Amino acid sequence: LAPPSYVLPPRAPCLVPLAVSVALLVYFSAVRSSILLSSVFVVYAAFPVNVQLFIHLFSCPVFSMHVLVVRTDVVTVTPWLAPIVWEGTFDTNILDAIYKPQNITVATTVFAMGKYIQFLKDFLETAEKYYMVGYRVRYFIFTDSPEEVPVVPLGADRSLTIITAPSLNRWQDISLGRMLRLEQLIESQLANEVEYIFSLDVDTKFHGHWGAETLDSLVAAVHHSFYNYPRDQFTYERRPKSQAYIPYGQGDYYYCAAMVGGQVEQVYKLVKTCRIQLNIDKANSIEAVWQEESHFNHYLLYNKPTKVLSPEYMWIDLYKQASVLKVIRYSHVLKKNNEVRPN
Ligand SMILES: CC(=O)N[C@H]1[C@@H](OP(=O)(O)OP(=O)(O)OC[C@H]2O[C@@H](n3ccc(=O)[nH]c3=O)[C@H](O)[C@@H]2O)O[C@H](CO)[C@H](O)[C@@H]1O
Ligand SMILES: [Mn+2]
Repeated sequence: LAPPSYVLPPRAPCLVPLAVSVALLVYFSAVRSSILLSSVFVVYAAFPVNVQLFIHLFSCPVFSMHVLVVRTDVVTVTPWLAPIVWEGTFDTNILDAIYKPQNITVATTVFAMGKYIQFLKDFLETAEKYYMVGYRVRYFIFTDSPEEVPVVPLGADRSLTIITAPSLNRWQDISLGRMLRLEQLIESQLANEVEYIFSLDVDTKFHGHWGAETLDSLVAAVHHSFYNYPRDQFTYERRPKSQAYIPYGQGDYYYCAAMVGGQVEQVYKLVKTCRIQLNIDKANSIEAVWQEESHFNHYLLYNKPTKVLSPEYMWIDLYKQASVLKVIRYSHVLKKNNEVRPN
């Protein structure tokens, strides 16, 4: 694979020589009234200008083929220099050439408690089509009804393990309880067996490529409802009594806890910290406004993600496709909360 050759974006044609030529042309023909001089100058001046324009106009497409500066409509890097992943900012062939030889395993945990088991079939079927295709994936399904786990044919090098766990009476406890379960799973078996881990919501489907461009030390996805809002409108926890407290005026992005991902040691640190903070809140009789998502956002404010996924990776079917999204890769399905949640 040929590496990119240029690190600068295409330059706009420079109009200064053209402007100087026109000014001299006007000077010789109008002010000096010398047709001969002005004619000679036109021939002389036209040459470098044309050459210059020729170079600029014809080199632009050539430059564009080599650099990936094709997104000027979105921000593609955080203020701490982590990439923000959008369509058009990466080359799958180059990334696969880097990651495939590393022979990595990506653990993928999904919770399907109570009635949420109904979402699992679509989740798995679409994941098999789009998610980390060509990589070794180990799904871990936490459920209270193992007999209802659908049989979905898996690709080569992909496996599925069912972990039976009791459901809880409140959806909030199920959702936040994922932090403890993840911590225990990493401690008991994943720490030395996998390189990367993603924990994903089950009420979702994949619609497009989700591959090696999402791999990094600590990865978080921008929430579909807040990617175009100023930070003071984020639904961070605003009560100082909670461990998840983020004061107004602070914060980077509002990240969605429907995806927690990265290298296994980093994810372990994150889930363990969030679990401890959730327990402190519980002891203090306070529950953060968006449970583990509030604690997740608090953690990421002080432990910056090394890669941020754009809302292409965290959409919701409720919204029509925004123009900045060239592709929707993963999206929440519409659900009637009162019909699927236990409370
Ligand atoms: C899109 C989005 O913003 N998602 C977040 C949001 O609401 P959501 O409406 O997406 O939360 P949710 O109801 O999908 O619950 C999160 C996840 O917990 C699991 N589950 C939940 C209930 C249940 O009865 N059975 C079950 O298995 C399941 O894997 C589900 O996907 O707020 C939650 C806060 O707690 C989480 O941060 C979600 O990630
Ligand atoms: Mn969800």
